[in-house]
Amino acid sequence: MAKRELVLEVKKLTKRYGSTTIIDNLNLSVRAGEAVALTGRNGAGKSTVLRCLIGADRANEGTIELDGVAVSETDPQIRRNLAAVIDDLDFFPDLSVVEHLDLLARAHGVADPDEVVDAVLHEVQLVPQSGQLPGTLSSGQRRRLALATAFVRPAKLLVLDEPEQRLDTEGVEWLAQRLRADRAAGTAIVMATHDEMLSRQVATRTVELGEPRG
Ligand SMILES: Nc1ncnc2c1ncn2[C@@H]1O[C@H](COP(=O)(O)OP(=O)(O)OP(=O)(O)O)[C@@H](O)[C@H]1O
Repeated sequence: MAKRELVLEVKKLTKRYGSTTIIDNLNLSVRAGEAVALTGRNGAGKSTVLRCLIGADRANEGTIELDGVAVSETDPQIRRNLAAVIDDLDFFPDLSVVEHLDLLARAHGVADPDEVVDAVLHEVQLVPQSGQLPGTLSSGQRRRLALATAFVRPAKLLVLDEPEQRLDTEGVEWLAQRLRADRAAGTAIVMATHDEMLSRQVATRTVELGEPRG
């Protein structure tokens, strides 16, 4: 069988803070339909890698390409292909739950935004909260909204930082199912996680990051 399309290619990624080397020469290739779980202790550098992958942080050395294009936060092609959930603080305070999702679906050219938004709202179980502002959501509901922003639009690569955070047990089970379905549909996934069940159920590969040196 032909190999699936290469979505993400990281070559010799090195990241230092001062004299401490957090990431040393990391190589990572992720094809369509593959999911990589980044694991390792607190401070091992998982979020640092993810921030570099989405262009929010700059590596000291190495290259990162998404679909053959160097990653940059401002490149429209990169933003079209990449959906990321790094934290759940990035909401407009005066837009409701449904307005956030609607805006994103339309901005990304989803053909039937009303239908897609409705389906995602049901999936993340935020239908009763759809008219609420982000500031009035519980912390788990805010996490669900953050995840919904990534699921309401198409993406070749999903980058998730500890997506299981603050979800209840049933929420983590739903998340595993959803990510498996996205993977089966050809999405490439890179996620940092401390949840063994989630990596076991979703990841096709695990990359354990080691101790920072310096
Ligand atoms: N802006 C910064 N300046 C200096 N050091 C930093 C900076 N950002 C991160 N670090 C350090 O880099 C290391 C890696 O941090 P990172 O957040 O990537 O770890 P992590 O593996 O995601 O950890 P956790 O499991 O706790 O989320 C830590 O020691 C952290 O203190």
